[in-house]
Amino acid sequence: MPAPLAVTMGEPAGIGPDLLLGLYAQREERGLSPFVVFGHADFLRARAARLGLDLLIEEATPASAGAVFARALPVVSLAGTVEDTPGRPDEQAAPVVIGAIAQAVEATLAGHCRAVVTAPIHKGALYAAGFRHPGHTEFLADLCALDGVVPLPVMMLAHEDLRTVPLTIHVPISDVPRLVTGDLIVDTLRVMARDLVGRFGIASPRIAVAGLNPHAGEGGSIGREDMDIIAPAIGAARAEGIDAVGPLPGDTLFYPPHWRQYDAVLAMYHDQALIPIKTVAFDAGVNVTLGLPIVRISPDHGTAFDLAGTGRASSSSFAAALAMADQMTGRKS
Ligand SMILES: NC(=O)C1=CN([C@@H]2O[C@H](COP(=O)(O)OP(=O)(O)OC[C@H]3O[C@@H](n4cnc5c(N)ncnc54)[C@H](O)[C@@H]3O)[C@@H](O)[C@H]2O)C=CC1
Ligand SMILES: NCC(=O)COP(=O)(O)O
Repeated sequence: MPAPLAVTMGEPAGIGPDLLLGLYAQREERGLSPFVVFGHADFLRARAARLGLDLLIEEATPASAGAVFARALPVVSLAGTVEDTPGRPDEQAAPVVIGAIAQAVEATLAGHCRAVVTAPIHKGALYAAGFRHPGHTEFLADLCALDGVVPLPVMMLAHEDLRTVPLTIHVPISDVPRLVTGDLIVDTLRVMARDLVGRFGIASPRIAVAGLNPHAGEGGSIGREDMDIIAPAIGAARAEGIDAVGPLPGDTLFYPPHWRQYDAVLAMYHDQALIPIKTVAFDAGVNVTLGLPIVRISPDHGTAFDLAGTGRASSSSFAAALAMADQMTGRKS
Protein backbone atom coordinates (compact mmCIF):
# COMPACT_ATOMS: atom_id res chain seq x y z
CA MET A 1 0.00 0.00 0.00
CA PRO A 2 1.45 3.46 -0.88
CA ALA A 3 2.61 5.60 2.02
CA PRO A 4 -0.01 8.07 3.33
CA LEU A 5 0.28 11.84 3.41
CA ALA A 6 1.25 13.22 6.82
CA VAL A 7 -1.20 15.95 7.91
CA THR A 8 -0.41 18.01 10.99
CA MET A 9 -3.25 19.12 13.24
CA GLY A 10 -2.07 22.74 13.58
CA GLU A 11 -3.42 25.19 16.15
CA PRO A 12 -6.26 23.47 18.06
CA ALA A 13 -8.11 26.75 18.58
CA GLY A 14 -8.07 27.45 14.85
CA ILE A 15 -9.85 26.07 11.78
CA GLY A 16 -7.18 23.53 10.80
CA PRO A 17 -8.77 20.66 12.79
CA ASP A 18 -12.24 21.56 11.41
CA LEU A 19 -10.98 21.42 7.85
CA LEU A 20 -9.09 18.16 8.09
CA LEU A 21 -12.05 16.51 9.86
CA GLY A 22 -14.50 17.87 7.27
CA LEU A 23 -12.32 16.71 4.39
CA TYR A 24 -11.97 13.27 5.95
CA ALA A 25 -15.74 13.06 6.23
CA GLN A 26 -15.93 13.72 2.45
CA ARG A 27 -13.03 11.41 1.55
CA GLU A 28 -15.07 9.21 -0.78
CA GLU A 29 -16.81 11.88 -2.85
CA ARG A 30 -13.56 13.84 -3.09
CA GLY A 31 -11.51 10.73 -3.91
CA LEU A 32 -8.90 11.61 -1.30
CA SER A 33 -5.88 9.39 -0.98
CA PRO A 34 -5.10 8.16 2.54
CA PHE A 35 -3.62 10.56 5.06
CA VAL A 36 -2.63 10.22 8.69
CA VAL A 37 -3.05 13.09 11.12
CA PHE A 38 -0.28 13.91 13.60
CA GLY A 39 -2.03 15.46 16.59
CA HIS A 40 -4.22 14.50 19.52
CA ALA A 41 -6.95 11.90 19.08
CA ASP A 42 -9.20 12.90 22.03
CA PHE A 43 -9.12 16.55 21.03
CA LEU A 44 -10.05 15.64 17.45
CA ARG A 45 -12.95 13.52 18.73
CA ALA A 46 -14.20 16.49 20.75
CA ARG A 47 -13.94 18.86 17.78
CA ALA A 48 -15.67 16.37 15.47
CA ALA A 49 -18.54 16.08 17.97
CA ARG A 50 -18.78 19.89 18.20
CA LEU A 51 -19.02 20.07 14.42
CA GLY A 52 -21.65 17.32 14.32
CA LEU A 53 -19.43 15.06 12.25
CA ASP A 54 -20.24 11.40 12.73
CA LEU A 55 -16.88 9.76 12.15
CA LEU A 56 -14.50 7.34 13.81
CA ILE A 57 -11.05 8.41 14.91
CA GLU A 58 -8.50 5.68 15.53
CA GLU A 59 -4.95 5.78 16.84
CA ALA A 60 -2.64 4.50 14.13
CA THR A 61 0.86 4.58 12.71
CA PRO A 62 1.93 5.68 9.23
CA ALA A 63 2.26 1.97 8.38
CA SER A 64 -1.30 1.11 9.47
CA ALA A 65 -2.93 4.33 8.24
CA GLY A 66 -3.64 3.12 4.72
CA ALA A 67 -5.70 0.19 5.97
CA VAL A 68 -7.47 2.25 8.67
CA PHE A 69 -8.38 5.21 6.43
CA ALA A 70 -11.51 3.70 4.87
CA ARG A 71 -13.21 3.12 8.25
CA ALA A 72 -11.64 5.70 10.59
CA LEU A 73 -9.44 8.78 10.59
CA PRO A 74 -5.96 7.49 11.46
CA VAL A 75 -4.19 9.63 14.05
CA VAL A 76 -0.66 9.43 15.42
CA SER A 77 -1.66 10.72 18.84
CA LEU A 78 0.91 12.64 20.86
CA ALA A 79 0.82 12.78 24.66
CA GLY A 80 -0.19 16.16 26.10
CA THR A 81 -3.09 18.38 27.03
CA VAL A 82 -5.19 19.78 24.20
CA GLU A 83 -8.55 21.33 25.07
CA ASP A 84 -11.32 22.01 22.56
CA THR A 85 -11.60 25.80 22.91
CA PRO A 86 -12.23 27.25 19.43
CA GLY A 87 -10.94 30.79 19.05
CA ARG A 88 -9.05 30.71 22.35
CA PRO A 89 -5.46 29.47 21.93
CA ASP A 90 -3.85 27.89 24.96
CA GLU A 91 -0.07 27.61 25.15
CA GLN A 92 -0.48 24.29 27.04
CA ALA A 93 -1.13 22.70 23.65
CA ALA A 94 2.14 23.96 22.15
CA PRO A 95 4.20 20.78 22.82
CA VAL A 96 1.64 18.71 20.89
CA VAL A 97 1.42 21.26 18.04
CA ILE A 98 5.21 21.45 17.71
CA GLY A 99 5.75 17.71 18.26
CA ALA A 100 3.20 16.88 15.57
CA ILE A 101 5.19 18.86 13.00
CA ALA A 102 8.47 17.28 14.09
CA GLN A 103 7.07 13.73 13.97
CA ALA A 104 5.39 14.27 10.60
CA VAL A 105 8.68 15.46 9.11
CA GLU A 106 10.58 12.57 10.68
CA ALA A 107 8.10 10.05 9.25
CA THR A 108 8.35 11.65 5.81
CA LEU A 109 12.14 11.81 5.81
CA ALA A 110 12.13 8.11 6.73
CA GLY A 111 9.81 7.33 3.79
CA HIS A 112 6.88 6.23 5.99
CA CYS A 113 4.79 9.15 4.68
CA ARG A 114 4.88 10.71 1.18
CA ALA A 115 4.67 14.41 1.98
CA VAL A 116 3.72 16.77 4.80
CA VAL A 117 0.58 18.92 4.67
CA THR A 118 0.44 21.33 7.58
CA ALA A 119 -2.62 22.95 9.13
CA PRO A 120 -2.11 26.56 10.21
CA ILE A 121 -0.37 27.37 13.48
CA HIS A 122 -0.86 30.45 15.64
CA LYS A 123 2.62 31.80 15.85
CA GLY A 124 1.87 33.97 18.89
CA ALA A 125 0.77 30.96 21.00
CA LEU A 126 3.88 29.02 20.05
CA TYR A 127 6.24 31.95 20.67
CA ALA A 128 4.69 32.34 24.14
CA ALA A 129 5.54 28.67 24.77
CA GLY A 130 9.17 29.17 23.73
CA PHE A 131 9.06 28.28 20.02
CA ARG A 132 12.01 30.05 18.47
CA HIS A 133 11.29 29.74 14.74
CA PRO A 134 9.40 32.44 12.84
CA GLY A 135 7.06 29.83 11.30
CA HIS A 136 6.81 26.35 9.81
CA THR A 137 9.11 27.25 6.94
CA GLU A 138 12.20 27.82 9.04
CA PHE A 139 11.33 25.04 11.53
CA LEU A 140 10.99 22.53 8.71
CA ALA A 141 14.42 23.47 7.37
CA ASP A 142 15.95 22.81 10.80
CA LEU A 143 14.15 19.47 11.01
CA CYS A 144 15.57 18.55 7.58
CA ALA A 145 19.17 19.46 8.43
CA LEU A 146 21.66 16.82 7.36
CA ASP A 147 25.05 16.57 9.09
CA GLY A 148 24.41 19.99 10.63
CA VAL A 149 23.74 21.63 7.27
CA VAL A 150 20.36 23.41 7.23
CA PRO A 151 18.85 23.76 3.73
CA LEU A 152 17.67 27.21 2.61
CA PRO A 153 13.87 27.03 2.88
CA VAL A 154 12.01 29.07 0.29
CA MET A 155 8.34 29.96 0.79
CA MET A 156 6.26 29.88 -2.39
CA LEU A 157 2.59 30.80 -2.67
CA ALA A 158 1.12 29.01 -5.64
CA HIS A 159 -2.12 29.01 -7.60
CA GLU A 160 -2.47 27.72 -11.16
CA ASP A 161 -0.02 29.90 -13.11
CA LEU A 162 0.73 32.54 -10.43
CA ARG A 163 3.59 31.59 -8.14
CA THR A 164 5.23 34.10 -5.84
CA VAL A 165 8.16 33.82 -3.45
CA PRO A 166 8.96 36.32 -0.69
CA LEU A 167 12.75 36.74 -0.40
CA THR A 168 12.39 37.88 3.20
CA ILE A 169 9.59 36.30 5.21
CA HIS A 170 8.49 36.96 8.79
CA VAL A 171 10.62 40.00 9.57
CA PRO A 172 9.72 43.57 10.45
CA ILE A 173 9.45 45.72 7.33
CA SER A 174 12.15 48.02 8.77
CA ASP A 175 14.63 45.12 8.54
CA VAL A 176 13.90 44.29 4.90
CA PRO A 177 16.41 46.61 3.14
CA ARG A 178 19.25 45.22 5.28
CA LEU A 179 18.21 41.62 4.55
CA VAL A 180 17.98 42.03 0.77
CA THR A 181 21.46 40.79 -0.09
CA GLY A 182 22.99 39.57 -3.33
CA ASP A 183 23.83 36.18 -1.80
CA LEU A 184 20.27 35.61 -0.59
CA ILE A 185 18.84 36.57 -3.99
CA VAL A 186 21.16 34.22 -5.89
CA ASP A 187 20.64 31.36 -3.42
CA THR A 188 16.87 31.80 -3.56
CA LEU A 189 16.85 31.91 -7.36
CA ARG A 190 18.88 28.68 -7.43
CA VAL A 191 16.31 26.92 -5.21
CA MET A 192 13.40 28.31 -7.25
CA ALA A 193 14.94 27.31 -10.59
CA ARG A 194 15.71 23.79 -9.34
CA ASP A 195 12.32 23.15 -7.73
CA LEU A 196 10.27 24.68 -10.54
CA VAL A 197 11.81 21.95 -12.66
CA GLY A 198 11.86 19.16 -10.08
CA ARG A 199 8.62 19.78 -8.18
CA PHE A 200 6.46 21.59 -10.76
CA GLY A 201 7.75 19.91 -13.93
CA ILE A 202 8.45 23.20 -15.74
CA ALA A 203 11.28 22.42 -18.14
CA SER A 204 12.76 25.92 -18.55
CA PRO A 205 11.39 28.20 -15.84
CA ARG A 206 11.33 31.97 -16.36
CA ILE A 207 11.52 33.97 -13.15
CA ALA A 208 10.67 37.65 -12.72
CA VAL A 209 12.37 39.50 -9.88
CA ALA A 210 10.49 42.41 -8.33
CA GLY A 211 12.27 45.56 -7.27
CA LEU A 212 12.35 46.74 -3.67
CA ASN A 213 11.66 50.43 -4.20
CA PRO A 214 8.81 52.10 -6.05
CA HIS A 215 9.42 51.87 -9.82
CA ALA A 216 12.41 49.62 -9.04
CA GLY A 217 14.26 52.68 -7.78
CA GLU A 218 13.63 54.90 -10.85
CA GLY A 219 17.28 54.80 -11.86
CA GLY A 220 18.51 55.32 -8.29
CA SER A 221 16.45 58.40 -7.56
CA ILE A 222 14.01 56.47 -5.29
CA GLY A 223 16.51 54.19 -3.54
CA ARG A 224 19.66 52.46 -4.72
CA GLU A 225 19.06 48.80 -3.65
CA ASP A 226 17.58 47.88 -7.03
CA MET A 227 20.65 49.09 -8.93
CA ASP A 228 23.34 48.24 -6.42
CA ILE A 229 22.18 44.86 -5.05
CA ILE A 230 19.27 43.31 -6.95
CA ALA A 231 20.39 43.93 -10.55
CA PRO A 232 23.92 42.52 -10.02
CA ALA A 233 22.48 39.47 -8.25
CA ILE A 234 20.17 38.80 -11.21
CA GLY A 235 23.20 39.12 -13.49
CA ALA A 236 25.08 36.55 -11.40
CA ALA A 237 22.13 34.15 -11.52
CA ARG A 238 21.80 34.59 -15.27
CA ALA A 239 25.52 33.81 -15.64
CA GLU A 240 24.72 30.42 -14.02
CA GLY A 241 22.02 29.78 -16.62
CA ILE A 242 19.00 30.81 -14.50
CA ASP A 243 16.43 32.64 -16.63
CA ALA A 244 15.74 35.51 -14.23
CA VAL A 245 14.80 39.03 -15.30
CA GLY A 246 14.48 42.28 -13.38
CA PRO A 247 14.35 44.12 -11.12
CA LEU A 248 10.87 44.94 -12.39
CA PRO A 249 8.61 47.50 -10.69
CA GLY A 250 6.58 45.53 -8.15
CA ASP A 251 3.24 47.16 -8.92
CA THR A 252 3.12 46.78 -12.70
CA LEU A 253 4.70 43.33 -12.52
CA PHE A 254 1.45 42.09 -10.99
CA TYR A 255 -0.62 43.39 -13.88
CA PRO A 256 -1.83 39.96 -15.15
CA PRO A 257 -0.47 40.17 -18.72
CA HIS A 258 2.94 40.85 -17.18
CA TRP A 259 3.15 38.09 -14.58
CA ARG A 260 1.68 35.58 -17.02
CA GLN A 261 4.92 35.83 -18.99
CA TYR A 262 6.73 34.19 -16.07
CA ASP A 263 6.57 30.89 -14.19
CA ALA A 264 7.24 32.55 -10.85
CA VAL A 265 7.96 35.91 -9.26
CA LEU A 266 10.63 36.53 -6.65
CA ALA A 267 9.33 39.36 -4.46
CA MET A 268 11.41 41.21 -1.91
CA TYR A 269 9.16 40.99 1.15
CA HIS A 270 6.23 39.06 2.60
CA ASP A 271 3.28 41.23 1.58
CA GLN A 272 4.68 41.99 -1.89
CA ALA A 273 4.46 38.24 -2.58
CA LEU A 274 1.34 37.29 -0.64
CA ILE A 275 -1.07 40.11 -1.48
CA PRO A 276 -1.26 39.22 -5.20
CA ILE A 277 -1.98 35.53 -4.48
CA LYS A 278 -4.51 36.22 -1.74
CA THR A 279 -6.23 38.75 -4.00
CA VAL A 280 -6.67 36.41 -6.94
CA ALA A 281 -6.94 33.07 -5.13
CA PHE A 282 -7.49 33.30 -1.38
CA ASP A 283 -9.69 30.22 -1.50
CA ALA A 284 -7.46 28.00 -3.59
CA GLY A 285 -3.85 29.16 -3.26
CA VAL A 286 -1.38 27.05 -1.34
CA ASN A 287 1.93 27.57 0.42
CA VAL A 288 4.74 25.27 -0.69
CA THR A 289 8.16 25.11 0.94
CA LEU A 290 10.88 24.77 -1.69
CA GLY A 291 14.45 23.76 -0.93
CA LEU A 292 13.64 20.81 1.34
CA PRO A 293 14.32 17.12 0.74
CA ILE A 294 10.60 16.50 1.36
CA VAL A 295 7.40 17.95 -0.10
CA ARG A 296 5.60 20.32 2.31
CA ILE A 297 2.41 22.15 1.41
CA SER A 298 -0.16 24.03 3.45
CA PRO A 299 -3.29 26.05 2.80
CA ASP A 300 -2.56 29.73 2.21
CA HIS A 301 -4.73 30.98 5.07
CA GLY A 302 -4.20 31.15 8.81
CA THR A 303 -6.03 29.98 11.90
CA ALA A 304 -9.18 32.13 11.37
CA PHE A 305 -10.20 32.08 15.04
CA ASP A 306 -13.46 33.82 14.14
CA LEU A 307 -14.58 30.69 12.24
CA ALA A 308 -13.08 27.89 14.34
CA GLY A 309 -15.59 25.34 15.60
CA THR A 310 -18.40 26.75 13.45
CA GLY A 311 -18.07 24.53 10.38
CA ARG A 312 -18.25 27.65 8.18
CA ALA A 313 -14.59 27.78 7.06
CA SER A 314 -13.88 26.90 3.45
CA SER A 315 -11.81 23.76 2.95
CA SER A 316 -10.88 24.57 -0.66
CA SER A 317 -7.31 25.73 0.04
CA PHE A 318 -6.70 22.73 2.33
CA ALA A 319 -8.07 20.43 -0.39
CA ALA A 320 -5.80 22.13 -2.92
CA ALA A 321 -2.84 21.47 -0.61
CA LEU A 322 -3.69 17.76 -0.40
CA ALA A 323 -4.10 17.62 -4.19
CA MET A 324 -0.77 19.31 -4.82
CA ALA A 325 0.96 16.97 -2.36
CA ASP A 326 -0.49 14.07 -4.35
CA GLN A 327 0.64 15.57 -7.65
CA MET A 328 4.16 16.28 -6.43
CA THR A 329 4.56 12.76 -5.11
CA GLY A 330 3.25 11.18 -8.27
CA ARG A 331 -0.09 9.91 -6.94
CA LYS A 332 -2.48 11.84 -9.22
CA SER A 333 -2.23 14.18 -12.16
N1 LIG B 1 0.75 28.24 7.51
C1 LIG B 1 0.44 28.80 8.68
O1 LIG B 1 0.66 28.21 9.72
C2 LIG B 1 -0.18 30.17 8.71
C3 LIG B 1 -0.51 30.71 9.92
N2 LIG B 1 -1.05 31.96 10.00
C4 LIG B 1 -1.39 32.44 11.34
O2 LIG B 1 -2.81 32.57 11.44
C5 LIG B 1 -3.11 33.55 12.43
C6 LIG B 1 -4.24 34.44 11.95
O3 LIG B 1 -3.79 35.18 10.81
P1 LIG B 1 -4.67 36.17 9.97
O4 LIG B 1 -3.78 37.18 9.39
O5 LIG B 1 -5.84 36.62 10.78
O6 LIG B 1 -5.17 35.35 8.71
P2 LIG B 1 -6.33 34.26 8.55
O7 LIG B 1 -6.08 33.64 7.23
O8 LIG B 1 -6.39 33.36 9.71
O9 LIG B 1 -7.70 35.09 8.51
C7 LIG B 1 -7.89 36.22 7.68
C8 LIG B 1 -9.39 36.35 7.30
O10 LIG B 1 -9.71 35.35 6.36
C9 LIG B 1 -10.76 34.52 6.84
N3 LIG B 1 -10.43 33.13 6.50
C10 LIG B 1 -9.24 32.52 6.69
N4 LIG B 1 -9.29 31.25 6.29
C11 LIG B 1 -10.54 31.05 5.83
C12 LIG B 1 -11.22 29.90 5.30
N5 LIG B 1 -10.62 28.72 5.14
N6 LIG B 1 -12.52 30.04 4.95
C13 LIG B 1 -13.14 31.23 5.09
N7 LIG B 1 -12.56 32.35 5.59
C14 LIG B 1 -11.27 32.24 5.97
C15 LIG B 1 -10.80 34.71 8.34
O11 LIG B 1 -12.09 34.45 8.87
C16 LIG B 1 -10.35 36.16 8.47
O12 LIG B 1 -11.46 37.00 8.28
C17 LIG B 1 -1.78 34.25 12.75
O13 LIG B 1 -1.33 33.77 13.99
C18 LIG B 1 -0.85 33.82 11.66
O14 LIG B 1 0.48 33.73 12.07
C19 LIG B 1 -1.30 32.72 8.89
C20 LIG B 1 -1.00 32.22 7.64
C21 LIG B 1 -0.43 30.89 7.46
N1 LIG C 1 2.01 34.32 5.83
C1 LIG C 1 2.41 33.00 5.52
C2 LIG C 1 2.61 32.24 6.75
O1 LIG C 1 2.48 32.75 7.83
C3 LIG C 1 2.98 30.83 6.61
O2 LIG C 1 4.16 30.62 7.29
P1 LIG C 1 4.71 29.17 7.58
O3 LIG C 1 4.18 28.80 8.91
O4 LIG C 1 4.27 28.28 6.48
O5 LIG C 1 6.19 29.38 7.59
